[in-house]
Amino acid sequence: MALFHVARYQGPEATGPERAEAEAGAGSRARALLERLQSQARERQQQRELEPAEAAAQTSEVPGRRRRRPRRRPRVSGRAAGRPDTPQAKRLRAGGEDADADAGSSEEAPKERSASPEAPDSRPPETVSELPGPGQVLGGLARRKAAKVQLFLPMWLANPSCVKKNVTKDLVPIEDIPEVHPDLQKQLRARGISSYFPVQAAVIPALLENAASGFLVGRGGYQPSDLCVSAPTGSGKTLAFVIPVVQALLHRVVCHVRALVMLPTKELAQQVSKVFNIYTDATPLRVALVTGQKPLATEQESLVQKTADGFRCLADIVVATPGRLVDHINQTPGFSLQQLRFLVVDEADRMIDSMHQSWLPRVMAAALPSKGPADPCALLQRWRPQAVTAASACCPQMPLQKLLFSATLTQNPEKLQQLGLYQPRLFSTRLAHRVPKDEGTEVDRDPEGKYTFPAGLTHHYVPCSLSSKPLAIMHLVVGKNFSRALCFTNSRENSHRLFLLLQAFGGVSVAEFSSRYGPGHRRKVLKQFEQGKIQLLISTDATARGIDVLGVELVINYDAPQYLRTYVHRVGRTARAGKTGQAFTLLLKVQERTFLRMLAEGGAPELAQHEIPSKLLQPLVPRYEEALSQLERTVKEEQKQKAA
Ligand SMILES: Nc1ncnc2c1ncn2[C@@H]1O[C@H](COP(=O)(O)OP(=O)(O)OP(=O)(O)O)[C@@H](O)[C@H]1O
Repeated sequence: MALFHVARYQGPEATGPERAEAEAGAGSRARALLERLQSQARERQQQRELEPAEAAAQTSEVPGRRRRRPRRRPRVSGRAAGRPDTPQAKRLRAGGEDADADAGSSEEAPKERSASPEAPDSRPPETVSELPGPGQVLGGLARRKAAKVQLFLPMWLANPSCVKKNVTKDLVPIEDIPEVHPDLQKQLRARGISSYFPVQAAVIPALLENAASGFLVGRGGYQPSDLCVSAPTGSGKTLAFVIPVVQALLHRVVCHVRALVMLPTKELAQQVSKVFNIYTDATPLRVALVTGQKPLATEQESLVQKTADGFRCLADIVVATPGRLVDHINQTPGFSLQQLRFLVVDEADRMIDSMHQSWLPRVMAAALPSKGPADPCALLQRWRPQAVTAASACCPQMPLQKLLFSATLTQNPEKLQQLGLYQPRLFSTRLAHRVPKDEGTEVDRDPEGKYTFPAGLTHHYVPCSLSSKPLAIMHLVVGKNFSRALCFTNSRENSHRLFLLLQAFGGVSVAEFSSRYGPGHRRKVLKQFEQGKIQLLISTDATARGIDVLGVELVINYDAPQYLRTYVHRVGRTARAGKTGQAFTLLLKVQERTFLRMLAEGGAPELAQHEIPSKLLQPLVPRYEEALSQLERTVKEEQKQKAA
């Protein structure tokens, strides 16, 4: 008998009377199943008894067929034993193989049973798996493919607005989106931008439409939808939110914090605030950077000013990292988010991971009034998103719209739910297309895998052993003629040692970027890398996300990344904005299979194998050994200094 009965989830959970009914039904179904099994066992017994006669009939009819050995045990036919004939037994006697075929088509007597006369008596009835029922029975011998659990996504995730992904072909000229303010168009042209990238062409008009009536309610008086944007690395997501946010706030009269942009790292926040500064330069709008790079008091001075009758806000747009923002919410007198119109969450998947810092509830609490009685004198009341009613629509409101951006935006509704999105809308370069399923229904399938990669990026992997890894990287670094390369390791210790080794090896200007160093030093290193003074930057994943350095031609994963998302962001530091680039990953033999499968499932183009023959590595060995002993000396020295 089968040991377990697995009831698979079939749809929304039954509750209340439905559930009671289902439970009552389950009892009667179990009884019916038992009766059916018993009757099948009886029938099989009878069939076995009939088989010798049937076999004899068949061997005499079919020439050339091997005679079956007669059964040792003499059997008495059902009729002779005084038992009534079953319909199956009658058919078997009458028609031999035809009878089997018929039996196969019958739910009560499937093929497997009649085709295995030698089965021992204790064999479980395979027919169980054929029985209709809500579940699947384990323990039957018949091998059948387990039904694949289908992923059911909310409609907004399953049906995204499609964004084209080719940033070299699918460009939209600036003049084709006349909604963008002429001053901003002028700024774009001044920066050498004559066309919008596809993600910008899709998102900018959508956001401007929401903000058409200033920063009050959206079109038609409704609260605008929150937006999620998933587009490859280097596809221009930053301008996709900078332009509409600046334009929406252009005609503000009083300065209040109306846009808050959240980023996971200081460097990234600094980069985004620079872009805001460019496009707000010729406007009265002010941008404040709140990351902890400067003392709290200095940042406070850039946010609020004490006046005779209270506080004056000094920033319209705040670009922040979570920890420091919470510090200001708690400690900066007069810092208010009550007029917040846009909450931009860049690198949204990473920011969701940092939700344990509870920055979002703090922001929402600061932005929306608490439950107490509303201030009757306030010009604009704001409520948490709710159903639209005549009462809720009669007062003008300033909506708080959330905008999420990432190259690896999660599709996990549970994770996204933490953000409390309001009627969200997804813009994505990944097409969910519909393919027919067996039963004639349709299901959503992503033909390309989880993520999209920049078109100009070529992926390679270098098979190597643990001992040949340093030589392999030296060969890549010395042998390739590049102006800027980024090399990633999985820890800051690895970064440091590799940096010391390559520095001792020589031949390339190298630097290190990790949390080993303070923000000031890191900023300096990044600047030198941008300026081309550093050729090779050895880094932890601190630079893997969002960092936009022009002219990075090569990304090397000295340590293979553990997660697909990490790979996407690391290699995305090259081949940005339609340029080309190369990514090399050094792989140990044991890592190859898992890593390549992970990438294939993630939608990466096939990785080209880049074998480095040992004869090319051999000449590097003497220099490498020298560098190794130099590294040892430096490490000892550092340990001594640390201990002192
Ligand atoms: N329309 C455009 N025309 C030309 N260059 C552009 C355009 N839009 C953006 N860029 C440039 O493309 C580069 C990448 O843009 P951006 O940093 O916004 O990419 P991203 O999509 O945010 O990437 P990531 O996911 O890695 O953060 C930047 O150097 C930016 O100046």
